[in-house]
Amino acid sequence: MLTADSGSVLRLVEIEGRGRALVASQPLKAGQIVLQDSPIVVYSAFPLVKPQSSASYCDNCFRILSSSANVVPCPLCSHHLFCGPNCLTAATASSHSPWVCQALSRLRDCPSLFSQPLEQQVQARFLIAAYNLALVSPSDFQVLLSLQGQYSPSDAPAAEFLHSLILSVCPPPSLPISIELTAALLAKDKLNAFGLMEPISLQQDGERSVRAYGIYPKASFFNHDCLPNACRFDYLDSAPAQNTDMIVRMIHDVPVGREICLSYFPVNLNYSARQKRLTEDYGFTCNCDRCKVEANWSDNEADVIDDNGTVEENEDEEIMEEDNDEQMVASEGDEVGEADFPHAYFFVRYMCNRENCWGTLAPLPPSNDVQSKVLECNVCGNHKSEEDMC
Ligand SMILES: C[S@@+](CC[C@H](N)C(=O)[O-])C[C@H]1O[C@@H](n2cnc3c(N)ncnc32)[C@H](O)[C@@H]1O
Repeated sequence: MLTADSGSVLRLVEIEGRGRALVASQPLKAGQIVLQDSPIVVYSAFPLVKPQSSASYCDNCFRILSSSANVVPCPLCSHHLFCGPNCLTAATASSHSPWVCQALSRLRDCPSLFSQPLEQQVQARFLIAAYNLALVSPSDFQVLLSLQGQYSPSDAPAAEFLHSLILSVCPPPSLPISIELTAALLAKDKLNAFGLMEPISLQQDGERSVRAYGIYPKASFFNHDCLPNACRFDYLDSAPAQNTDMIVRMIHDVPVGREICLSYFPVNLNYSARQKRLTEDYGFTCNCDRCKVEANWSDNEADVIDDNGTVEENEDEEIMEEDNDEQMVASEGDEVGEADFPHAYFFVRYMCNRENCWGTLAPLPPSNDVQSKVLECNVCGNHKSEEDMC
């Protein structure tokens, strides 16, 4: 896999009202890899007791465990599975240390945890992974602490519950932990964890589900834009090595000095759903070019952008006012004014048209400085050639 010297193509800057941000330190080309980042923590997104029906993944590299895999169980708990002896050895020295193994086993026996929302079981996994990081890699733990995310009173009940549970059931050896530290870690996780998705073939009912979360120290500096100029890829099941690395590629060309942004969620969400998520989960109001336009749309229009770039009406809501009708047919170019929907082109060109995918397309990396005419979806992996889009 191609790598990029991120130091030379991206620069970390501070932008008022946005915090730290990554900007292009040179003109960037569509498809160019601008970052390859390895996670400092990866943890399972599954409940502590996995439903029988769910797929199995290696508990170290999170590749799917196919029936032909040489699966090795953890010799201590036999609950955690690894795709081979190398992953078992690597995990025993880091992510599945004897303390992690014991802590997760004890948490699995805690009825009080299972009466909590599922999300708290996953947060418990994160905390065990984070405290383990402090034990096995103190420098990476300091990096985790340096990421954005502060204690918020609304998260206090979960932090208090999980903190006292871990202290009583499985305190980390020789690591003094405080409620403030636990709360701060949960805040870092909330703002910075990237979901690593299940293969699209395993998705049921069109729901995209996450198999693991990873915290990527450099990628955590990307701010959000509802019309991103870059998107992230992972090759969990196909990369021969470093399969949990994140690759960030440019969607289109940008000039030097331009901020490089990802979208923190699928780009088809409507204005109010996006603002709700950004306010509740990330603590800011988005003021990007797309939001500036959509803020003026009436509440009952444009619930979702379909995979042709058409803005679909929510049938449960009132019929739209007639004079807004043209905004509903964004993909039918001549009926839409530039000023109404200047980003229609983005959806037609860069949104995956596979049903229920909602992934974003970016060109494959350029070869010999020539831009690829093939675009790849960052969710389903489908390839689409430019000719298909005409
Ligand atoms: C993953 S961090 C991104 C890096 C962060 N700016 C920093 O200083 O570390 C997410 C946080 O960045 C800020 N942020 C991201 N996108 C933003 C935007 N479009 N406008 C304002 N703040 C944004 C918010 O505080 C958000 O919670």
